Amino acid sequence: MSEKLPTLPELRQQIDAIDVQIHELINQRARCAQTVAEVKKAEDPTITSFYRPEREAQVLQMVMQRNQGPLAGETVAKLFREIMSACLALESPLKIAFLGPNGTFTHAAALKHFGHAAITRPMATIDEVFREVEAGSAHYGVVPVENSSEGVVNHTLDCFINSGLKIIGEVELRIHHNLLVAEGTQLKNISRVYSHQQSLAQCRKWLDAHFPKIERIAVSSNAEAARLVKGEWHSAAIAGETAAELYGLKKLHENIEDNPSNTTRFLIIGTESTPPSGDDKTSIIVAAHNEAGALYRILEPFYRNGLSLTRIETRPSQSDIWSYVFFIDFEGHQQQPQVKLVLDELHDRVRELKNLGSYPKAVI
Ligand SMILES: O=C(O)C(=O)C[C@]1(C(=O)O)C=C[C@@H](O)C=C1
Repeated sequence: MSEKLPTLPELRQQIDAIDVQIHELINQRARCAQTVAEVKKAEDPTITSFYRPEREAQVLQMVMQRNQGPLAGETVAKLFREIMSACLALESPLKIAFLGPNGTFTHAAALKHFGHAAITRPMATIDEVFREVEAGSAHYGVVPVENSSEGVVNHTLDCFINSGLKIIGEVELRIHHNLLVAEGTQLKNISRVYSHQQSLAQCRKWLDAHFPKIERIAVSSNAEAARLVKGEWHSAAIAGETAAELYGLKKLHENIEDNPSNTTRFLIIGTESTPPSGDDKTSIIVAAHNEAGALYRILEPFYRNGLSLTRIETRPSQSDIWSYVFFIDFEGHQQQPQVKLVLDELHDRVRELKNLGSYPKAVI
């Protein structure tokens, strides 16, 4: 005989009792964070940011490790992400500049990394994001750096060549596109679709198969596409979840991208160095000597000291014609002995070395 299931009112009573406990514990945690702020202020009366990227990464790593389900580790980590964001806002809210406008994937990346309690401000260009942080008008900035199908965002790399800012974190975002329309728009009336040209390209096969005849119009961003269709009953936009929410649009089709593993990586930029979290990366820029074997001499110390490279990019140096700089990301933190050793050796082997900082690997 099967066991009798509890009734719906009984289950809801259980849920109410559990919610009371969760609620009390969240506020207990928030009071703790308030005291943390007092301790930090006592240690440094001039403190402007209470954010601790390495500690947040550790909290999220612990959540993922101890999770037993039925909720997925990433789902629970996202809940803790928001709890920490709210706790930090009690200490002092963070101001975050990102490559706008509101509703872009960079906006989604900023919210994924800092949670919804952060104050996010859209900037018109990547340079402006750097300038806001350099001027102290924003605590941190968020900029795109590479996409799994489109490649590197050259402008972001070039900004690092001339800036004194550090990389303090990274975010990875699966890029999911949706076909969005305003409330009341009917499928049969759609005659045009707006999106950023990259997104139109990323959904080309899907559009060819489902809407071969509608006009495809490239605009400055997906968020701009979403804004436009808000007032047009014969148009659709291709954009992400954040833009759909922002402009109150209806999703006619979800996940219409041709490559479902399409991912963009974003960098968090700031002014301070980040202590080790236990699972970190370091990014450097090196200008090689113009001689045979120059790249080999740069890479050899990494191999000898067992440090894995996660990325290497070449960009024209902005000072000399026909000379190049390498952007190198590798595993490890600059406070680790092998990393220090490799950085010391590299100094003697290259024309210039700029350390962009060590930061926790993306956890969620
Ligand atoms: O541990 C700290 O330093 C805190 O300020 C607490 C806390 C948290 O809520 O866990 C909040 C903000 C920081 O960015 C890191 C962690």
